[in-house]
Amino acid sequence: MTDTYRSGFACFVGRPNAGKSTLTNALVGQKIAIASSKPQTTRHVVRGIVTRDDGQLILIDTPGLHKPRTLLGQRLNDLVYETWSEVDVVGVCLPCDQRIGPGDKFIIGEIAKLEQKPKLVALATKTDLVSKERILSHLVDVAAVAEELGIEWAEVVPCSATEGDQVDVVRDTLINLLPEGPQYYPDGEITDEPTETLIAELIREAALEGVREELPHSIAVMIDEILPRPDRPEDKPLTDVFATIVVERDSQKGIIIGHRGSRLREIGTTAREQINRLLGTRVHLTLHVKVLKEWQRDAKHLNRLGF
Ligand SMILES: Nc1nc2c(ncn2[C@@H]2O[C@H](COP(=O)(O)OP(=O)(O)OP(=O)(O)O)[C@@H](O)[C@H]2O)c(=O)[nH]1
Repeated sequence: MTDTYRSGFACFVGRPNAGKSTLTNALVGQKIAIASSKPQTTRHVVRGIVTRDDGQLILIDTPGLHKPRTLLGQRLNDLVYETWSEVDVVGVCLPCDQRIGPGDKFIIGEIAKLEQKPKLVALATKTDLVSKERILSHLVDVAAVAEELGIEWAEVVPCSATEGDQVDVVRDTLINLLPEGPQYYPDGEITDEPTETLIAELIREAALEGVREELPHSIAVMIDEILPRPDRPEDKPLTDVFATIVVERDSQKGIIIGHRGSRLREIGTTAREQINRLLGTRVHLTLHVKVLKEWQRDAKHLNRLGF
């Protein structure tokens, strides 16, 4: 044990579905970032905070890079580059069950080009899905990529976030790479995202479930109101949440609502359970669906939706 206190910021990068959100959750020990089986659902900058006696790690969840076809795409990409230059460490998630491809190399190359470069850690994620031999050959590929791109991995850690395997090593590794610094956040702080944003993300996650072909980026959620229901017994509080699911087209509205409202009811049930857990009280959730044509291209709409 040394008395050095280390603190700073880290974020994870990697292709869609690489396991970034799941690893963030595993490190923090509580669901904060939104994990989903659909690619590219993480859009908001959500911070998870790990506080220990020897340091504090602040995890920032960034959206993935993609072709900037809309104003939203552009803003998201700017945010990504900005985040990369601001953090101390970037964990590059390279899932063991997939070969390292041009997409991975592109991301690593972009970080390597930054003037203000973070330290790079390679995280060979999802080790539980493959054999020991495959993990080894994957680690060889990971080392080869560094050579090819002229970068250096500060560390390489194989891990499985779902099995909790080596998650403690990832945590130690990241904290050890942070500079000496103060404890930025008080003990017990898990995220500084406002509750509203977390609730909106939970609803959005539920709305995306089962929508296979549609682009996830066509859905946004606005929280209209969160109100404690008056006249409730103290031991049985109830919170009313009113939210609007925003889509771009009438056809998408139909998909969200479903046959006689069946899908919207399902979304409501799933989201409500999650919000119950987040708020720790029973929740009554009222959802509306609204078409805002071309919201992704319109600066006024983007600002209102918090981008
Ligand atoms: N078997 C296994 N599955 C995992 C592991 N980590 C994540 N997954 C699964 O992989 C899928 C994607 O995980 P996410 O954490 O949402 O991935 P992400 O990189 O944040 O994805 P985007 O938000 O799309 O960029 C989910 O279905 C996870 O349950 C792991 O260690 N083992």
